[in-house]
Amino acid sequence: MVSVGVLGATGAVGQRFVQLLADHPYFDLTVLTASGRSAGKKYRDAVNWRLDVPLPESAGDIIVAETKTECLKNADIVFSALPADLATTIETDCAKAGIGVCSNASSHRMDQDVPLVVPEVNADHLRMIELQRDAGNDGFIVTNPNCSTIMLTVSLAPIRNFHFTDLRVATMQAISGAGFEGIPAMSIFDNVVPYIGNEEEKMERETLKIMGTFDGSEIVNAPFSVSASCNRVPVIDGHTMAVWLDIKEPVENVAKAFQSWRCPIGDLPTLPEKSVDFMVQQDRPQPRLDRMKGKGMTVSVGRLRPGIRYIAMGHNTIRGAAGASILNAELICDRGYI
Ligand SMILES: NC(=O)C1=CN([C@@H]2O[C@H](COP(=O)(O)OP(=O)(O)OC[C@H]3O[C@@H](n4cnc5c(N)ncnc54)[C@H](OP(=O)(O)O)[C@@H]3O)[C@@H](O)[C@H]2O)C=CC1
Ligand SMILES: N[C@@H](CC(=O)OP(=O)(O)O)C(=O)O
Repeated sequence: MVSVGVLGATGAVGQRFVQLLADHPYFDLTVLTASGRSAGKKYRDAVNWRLDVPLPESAGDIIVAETKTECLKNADIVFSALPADLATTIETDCAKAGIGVCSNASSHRMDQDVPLVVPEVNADHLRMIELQRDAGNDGFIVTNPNCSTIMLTVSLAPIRNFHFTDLRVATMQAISGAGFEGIPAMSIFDNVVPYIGNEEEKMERETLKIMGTFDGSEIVNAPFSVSASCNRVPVIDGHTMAVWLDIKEPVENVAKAFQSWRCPIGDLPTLPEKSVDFMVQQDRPQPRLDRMKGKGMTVSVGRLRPGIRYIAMGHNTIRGAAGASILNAELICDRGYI
């Protein structure tokens, strides 16, 4: 078993990590960290557990540690669910100390030697770990993208071989994406907020890196433009998005590509049977009905129309956050980097 820890284990994403790592076939959860407010307490006493599944018993007994490399000596891999400003230094320190970091935070996503990985799309970018090792790190940092970028890029995997130059996307993002204390009920109830700080910029730049090519020394960005418009809507979990692509092929060919696509990587515990579920019902996907497909790891695609236009939707704190990092870590083990 690989010994793992979670940094920021008491937060919205941290709790998802703890839930998904209980009884994991590869990973043994041994360390949980948070702020000085929580350190020294048993996890069950430190955390305000807000998931609709019980807190795993074994995790409840772990004493929360401070978020310092000295406290992580026994971990082979740490999953980072820290606020981005804190993650920058601690993740670098961990990599230097020989620990593998699978990060959900945005701090290092665009670093030149850090892979930004969605296994179904760019598993080969994991080779960038070798650049970090050449630079003297015994450990590494591997990041997963922003939650909306993940849904978008997974939905593009089956149709990426069609020619297009212009991608436009408008999101309808769940409130859990802003964290537990993120957005007051008075702001979001009976409302739509057409602004999420930095989200549009992240979707635009991260998509080009993920869909780009790693030539052995650097990423060459994908050759299309991305224009995003991001909105917060009163949904608890599940980011939905409308996508427009200037694909000139008949819509029937695009539908066939969605239907016949098979994920190019082998079996991994968190990889769902279907990474993309192509739906033909005229009013799907919907977050309440479709977000838990594939244990929260499936991206549902539907309403395919000429243009090309479609809707994509997936669970933002599972597929879009903790589940994505864990899937990356499984791939890292599978490819022999641990
Ligand atoms: N929510 C989501 O859907 C997504 C979030 N992310 C990213 O994941 C990260 C975590 O987000 P989220 O879970 O929503 O955040 P939360 O605010 O819910 O959780 C923050 C965590 O960091 C800990 N923390 C806060 N201050 C410190 C400190 N000074 N030292 C050490 N630990 C500290 C908190 O511990 P304590 O309880 O002790 O304060 C808590 O465990 C962010 O980078 C976010 O951008 C990414 C994708 C989706
Ligand atoms: N901004 C996302 C959540 C998030 O924290 O994204 P990032 O990992 O890029 O910081 C949302 O609001 O839904």
